[in-house]
Amino acid sequence: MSSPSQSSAPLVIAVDGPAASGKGTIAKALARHFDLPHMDTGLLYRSVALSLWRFGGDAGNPFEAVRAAGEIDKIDPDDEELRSETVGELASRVSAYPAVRKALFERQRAFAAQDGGAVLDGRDIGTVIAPEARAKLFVTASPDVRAMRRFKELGARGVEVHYEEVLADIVARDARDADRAAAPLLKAEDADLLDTSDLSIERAVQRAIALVEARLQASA
Ligand SMILES: Nc1ncnc2c1ncn2[C@@H]1O[C@H](COP(=O)(O)OP(=O)(O)O)[C@@H](O)[C@H]1O
Ligand SMILES: Nc1ccn([C@@H]2O[C@H](COP(=O)(O)OP(=O)(O)O)[C@@H](O)[C@H]2O)c(=O)n1
Repeated sequence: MSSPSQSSAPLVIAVDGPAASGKGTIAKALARHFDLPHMDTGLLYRSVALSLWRFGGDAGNPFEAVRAAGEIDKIDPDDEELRSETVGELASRVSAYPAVRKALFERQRAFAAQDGGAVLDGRDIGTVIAPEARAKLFVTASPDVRAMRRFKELGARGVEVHYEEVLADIVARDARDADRAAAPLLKAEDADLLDTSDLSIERAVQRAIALVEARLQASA
């Protein structure tokens, strides 16, 4: 059924999924295609982790993690260390604290609520940050495919690491992100599932655009 209020609402696209599923690649491509600004929300949690690490804070102490969340503007978004596996792992530990998630909420919410619409990728965009999003994708791929992608990505950056270590890290991070009480990694009920295990980047992006367009037509 058509709904004018839905069709005139700004286009917000939520892209969620586990580590190295390709959600960032897809979110950036959707932002280009629909001419929307993009936010990689994982970078916020990675910035908390790096900030905590740099001031020698204890990841087991939620108060220190919240303090680090107040310092993230001091982190350079192009800092190579942000993309490291160590920081990714630490990010998944600090992101389990509700107070850390609360400290980062407004920034993400404001980005999602801006006038012209937006694309955000993360773990809880479709469920918590932008439940009103007109299109939601839950991007996934098998753990071994994701580990191989991350392994190649790290190799291309000159980081020496074993495939088995990357796989173990991804499996552990998936479990921590999915099992936590605060905003767990979860497919929103109204999200479209996009399994990219057997899709090239090009095919995955085409499929994502088609899914979003179908949602827009359905709500027009
Ligand atoms: N469909 C795909 N096929 C092959 N490689 C991919 C695909 N999607 C993403 N990649 C690569 O996998 C790595 C992780 O992708 P990324 O989009 O950063 O994942 P995420 O944001 O989910 O962590 C990157 O090196 C990216 O180029
Ligand atoms: N919206 C989000 C985004 C990331 N995160 C956390 O931050 C960690 C790093 O996120 P990321 O998206 O940069 O990680 P990758 O999927 O790129 O490996 C995740 O493992 C989550 O624990 C989150 O809790 N909520």
